[in-house]
Amino acid sequence: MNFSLEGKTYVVMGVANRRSIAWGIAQALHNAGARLVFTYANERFEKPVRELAGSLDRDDSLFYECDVTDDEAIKQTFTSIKEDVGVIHGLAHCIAFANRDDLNGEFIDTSRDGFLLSQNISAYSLAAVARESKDLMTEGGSIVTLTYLGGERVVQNYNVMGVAKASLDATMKYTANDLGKHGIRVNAISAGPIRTLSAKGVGDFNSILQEIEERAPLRKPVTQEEVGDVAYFLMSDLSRGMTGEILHVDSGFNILG
Ligand SMILES: CCCCCCc1ccc(Oc2ccc(Oc3cccc(O)n3)cc2)c(O)c1
Repeated sequence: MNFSLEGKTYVVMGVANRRSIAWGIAQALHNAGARLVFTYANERFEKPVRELAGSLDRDDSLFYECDVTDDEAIKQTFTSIKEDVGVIHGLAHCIAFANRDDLNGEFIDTSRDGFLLSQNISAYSLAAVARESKDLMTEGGSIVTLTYLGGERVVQNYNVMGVAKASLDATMKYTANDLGKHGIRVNAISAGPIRTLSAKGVGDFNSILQEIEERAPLRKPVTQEEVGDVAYFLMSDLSRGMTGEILHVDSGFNILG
């Protein structure tokens, strides 16, 4: 069995800049031989994504805007990808958002709108994207999403995003159950804290990063490349026996009390 991704195409949703975990995933899939299709939330991200993809030594990447709060936009995006590419072999969903005000202080002060916005973008979007992309995975497929420990247990300041990630984790499992019969696997990577554009929005991020370096079994922070390598595993046939799983790529931090 060959674990190269040569001749395979993957959609990577959510590259914002070179620090994005999504970019670490894109690089790992590229290095394994994959062709990449990128989607980005709005035109603000088009230039950086095209520039990053331009640094890869191939010229067949494709780019589509996709606002995951708009079902018609998601439908249109995957209709276009189907027209341009035909078959895809997997998808990395690296999308989440919550209002900054809801990422520190008291969780119970979260507004109803803020709560629903984070659920909409960070959890429901996985189900919507899976629904609209499944028909392109005619040779089977693998969907990977990004979650965080704060959805499994309380992590100070993570607040509304923790509730959204709990919802994402269950969304991943129910989606895995629906798509297994179509040969499509759905898993999550629970990444340790990594200094990304998104991480800037979470209160007291630095103290969590310090705690990882001091207490995590591997005593070191996690990198985008390490997450990318596990995404490659989940996209490849090496993980063909797995679906509905959450793999922690966090230097072992999650095993601590
Ligand atoms: C206190 C917890 C520290 C570790 C947090 C690790 C982490 C870092 C970034 C994560 O991804 C997001 C994505 C969007 C997000 O919402 C944002 C980000 C920036 C600005 C803003 O207005 N909202 C917050 C975190 C994430 O889910 C988890």
